[in-house]
Amino acid sequence: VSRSKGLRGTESQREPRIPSQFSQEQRIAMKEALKGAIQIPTVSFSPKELNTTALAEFGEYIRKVFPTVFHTSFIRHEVVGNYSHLFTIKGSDPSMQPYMLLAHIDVVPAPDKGWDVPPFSGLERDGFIYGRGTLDNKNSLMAILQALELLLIRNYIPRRSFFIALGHDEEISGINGAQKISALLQARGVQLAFVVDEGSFILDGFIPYLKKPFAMVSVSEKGAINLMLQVNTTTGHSSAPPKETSIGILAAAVSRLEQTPMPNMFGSGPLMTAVEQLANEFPFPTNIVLNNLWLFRPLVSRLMERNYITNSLVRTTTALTMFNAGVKVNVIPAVAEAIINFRLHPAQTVQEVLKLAKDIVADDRVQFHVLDAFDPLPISPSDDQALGYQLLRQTIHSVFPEVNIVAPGTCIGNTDSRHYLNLTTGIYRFNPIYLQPQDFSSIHGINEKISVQAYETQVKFIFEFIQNGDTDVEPVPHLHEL
Ligand SMILES: CCCCCCCCCCCCCCCCCC(=O)N[C@@H](Cc1ccccc1)C(=O)O
Ligand SMILES: [Zn+2]
Ligand SMILES: [Zn+2]
Repeated sequence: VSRSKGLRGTESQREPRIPSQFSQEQRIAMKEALKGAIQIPTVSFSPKELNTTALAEFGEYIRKVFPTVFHTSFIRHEVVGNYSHLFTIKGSDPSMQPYMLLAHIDVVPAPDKGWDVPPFSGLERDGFIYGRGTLDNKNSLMAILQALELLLIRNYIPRRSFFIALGHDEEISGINGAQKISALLQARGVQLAFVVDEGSFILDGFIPYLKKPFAMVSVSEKGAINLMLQVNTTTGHSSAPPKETSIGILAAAVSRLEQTPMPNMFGSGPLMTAVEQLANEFPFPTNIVLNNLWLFRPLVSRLMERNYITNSLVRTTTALTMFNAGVKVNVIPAVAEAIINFRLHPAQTVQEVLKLAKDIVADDRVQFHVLDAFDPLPISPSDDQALGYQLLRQTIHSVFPEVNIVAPGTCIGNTDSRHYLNLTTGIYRFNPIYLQPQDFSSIHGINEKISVQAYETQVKFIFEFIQNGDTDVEPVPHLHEL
């Protein structure tokens, strides 16, 4: 097992550590606080349709549940963009560069259909709290504030300053929440040592033959393009149709895109580092194959394509998400439109993917309109000197001693953290929670839930992480434990 102990603390200068043990009463209060948060339907339906009543109520709720956070002299609280929240926790040592913890308040819609319990009930069943937001992302939000509240009531004073930013519109791009908070901090001249956001987990059962879970800390995230394809033809009576209609031309174009995957880019980026680190965790002969990628790269790259999640890691994905045409059963429609959502592999750019898409469509009658697009995020450092990565690693090993591997990865979705590029080069996406493939399907799906024990562990993780952030750090050599 390779375990880099990238950080070393200077014990003499530290305050005594506060143990992450919570009373029975505190444990009940923390789970009830999460249930209350789930019950507030802070749904982002679309960029123009947010539940602003619920967002305002949520602001009142956190004031009520975390009174010490709101009444501590060294914590400044500000509301940004009407519903987002920024907390500045001033540490005692101004020479230490601050960091930032992120989470978001809003959730995606959740129609009741298919759920075992109503999605905004926050009901507890068989040790699980159910509801929209229990994994994405009220768990993080509540755990951050809960851990801070518990530290404060035990008279904790941080040495290193940090920020907590809670965006209210992550699910619809973050431009009124995270983006405004980022601009505000930039105007104040703030530079951050690192940022920690949602976007990855301790993954369990995602890779065939890999029996043990491993922690994936995402050091990059895929880019995205929302592309509208439009075909305009002449309209007319359906009794004498032309050979090709706008619908037919567009359908053929989107079908070509779906049937022609973007190139497999396996062989570059954080995924290679992860595969190298995981190789010895596989049984024979997979371990041999993964340890000899110089020879078996084509084989591994093909195997990665077989599963839709690992496939999303090796290439730019193409998802046909909207299709619209026609107004009446007997009218040839003049216009047909489709939306394609591409998620860009870190080794490709928006321009490259658009060029590939044009070549695949290869039909001048199909117009391309880019609705929005951004390149993949830069890769944050994960070496022994990378403070944010090493603090996460250290805390993962102490809170989850059974997890041997902490590996860098790429987040396949997008997060609010992309708005903080101007403040730091260290952006890490990690939720200290075990995730299995069925849990992954519940995010934005049905029966999203978190076990009470997993939530308590998340609070404990942040409680430990904040204290670890106070350590004086100096790089230490990479150690190999055999
Ligand atoms: C070595 C092999 C590892 C196997 C990897 C398995 C990966 C499974 C991890 C799943 C984690 C996915 C978490 C994604 C969080 C993304 C948050 C989100 O849903 N964002 C939305 C909204 C959005 C935000 C900002 C801009 C655009 C959209 C999204 O659509 O991405
Ligand atoms: Zn989220
Ligand atoms: Zn989400």
